[in-house]
Amino acid sequence: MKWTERTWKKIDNNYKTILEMPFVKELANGTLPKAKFQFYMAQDSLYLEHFGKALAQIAAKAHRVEHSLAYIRFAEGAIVVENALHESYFEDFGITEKGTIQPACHHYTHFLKSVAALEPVEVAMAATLPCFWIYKKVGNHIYNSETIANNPYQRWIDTYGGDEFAESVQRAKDICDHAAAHTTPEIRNRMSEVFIQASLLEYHFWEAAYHRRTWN
Ligand SMILES: Cc1ncc(CO)c(N)n1
Repeated sequence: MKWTERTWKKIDNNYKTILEMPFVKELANGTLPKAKFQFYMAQDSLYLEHFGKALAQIAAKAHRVEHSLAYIRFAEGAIVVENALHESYFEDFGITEKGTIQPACHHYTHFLKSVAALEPVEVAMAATLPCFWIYKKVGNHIYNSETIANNPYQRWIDTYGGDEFAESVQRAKDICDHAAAHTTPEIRNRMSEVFIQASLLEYHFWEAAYHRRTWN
């Protein structure tokens, strides 16, 4: 069994919990209060900047040139493409500035950056995989279950439920499987550990947005 398949089983419960979160349910049915979405968008925009840098660090450290190229593209995708969605939402929802980074976002981004800086590249690839994979699964879930017209959050749903993002996610999964197959059991175990940690941080990112949690 592939590393990705084996490791997903360890986070499947957490993923199912994410699907039941009020943030996700209300995003899907369009009832999510605007203030919660504004908080999420501003924090997520900050998240994507740091995520892009972690991806660029992985690109620099990858053992194979085609993997470097893939992570260079992921980094560009996070900073340019995904952030374009945020900028359009900034305009539509009257968000004037990103503000300061709040605890859940700070925790998650600094986790990703420290893993990318200090640990083997295979581990860093695994730590960034839930960002791709959970968003894809949540995006697909909403996209397929959705029935309401004129959802104010439709562009978010289309971005993560769409085919372009699906290609990146598949590529990231394939690279992680390749990395897991070509490394030591110790590093492979550490890959699973950070994958699980990142999936928990995905949960906390939405939880913090729903409650608009700040430092004080
Ligand atoms: C917190 C978070 N995780 C993953 C993604 C998808 O890249 C995102 N935009 N934000």
